[in-house]
Amino acid sequence: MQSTKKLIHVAVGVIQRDEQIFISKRPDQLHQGGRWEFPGGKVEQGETVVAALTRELMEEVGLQVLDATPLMQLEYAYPEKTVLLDVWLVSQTEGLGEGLEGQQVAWVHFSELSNYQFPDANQPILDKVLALYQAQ
Ligand SMILES: Nc1nc2c([nH]c(=O)n2[C@H]2C[C@H](O)[C@@H](COP(=O)(O)OP(=O)(O)OP(=O)(O)O)O2)c(=O)[nH]1
Ligand SMILES: [Mg+2]
Repeated sequence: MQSTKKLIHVAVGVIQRDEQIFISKRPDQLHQGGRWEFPGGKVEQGETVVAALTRELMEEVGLQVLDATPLMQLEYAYPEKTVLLDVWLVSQTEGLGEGLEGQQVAWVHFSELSNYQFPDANQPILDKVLALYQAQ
């Protein structure tokens, strides 16, 4: 049967500083609440993905995006919604990185990422990030 659910386009930033990656914890009441995530959010109508990424990272964690390159796109069907994660590698930012919405945040060494629980959709992103560092 063809799905009639709409696809939610999400801009996601894998924010790196050398070997550290910035992650934040989704507030409990949100979809996938309590899981760690790469900061980001929904692309609004008429907005480019980079504009959405830049806006979300400033709003959520106070980081200004200075350089971002596309990393991967993946679609994932949760029972309640299907998301298109548009994932960018953000290799230059300005700011400390703080939980401006009251969420927990952390700079984590790439080798420690597997100790954090992410949404189920994120596994290919985690694999890709590890592969990037292992290739260096
Ligand atoms: N930001 C982010 N969202 C993710 C990740 N993995 C994953 O499945 N998602 C899902 C959870 C949500 O259903 C959706 C992102 O929505 P969101 O709640 O961050 O959207 P938003 O920041 O625009 O929030 P709002 O304005 O709707 O409150 O993508 C991830 O690593 N980062
Ligand atoms: Mg968000």
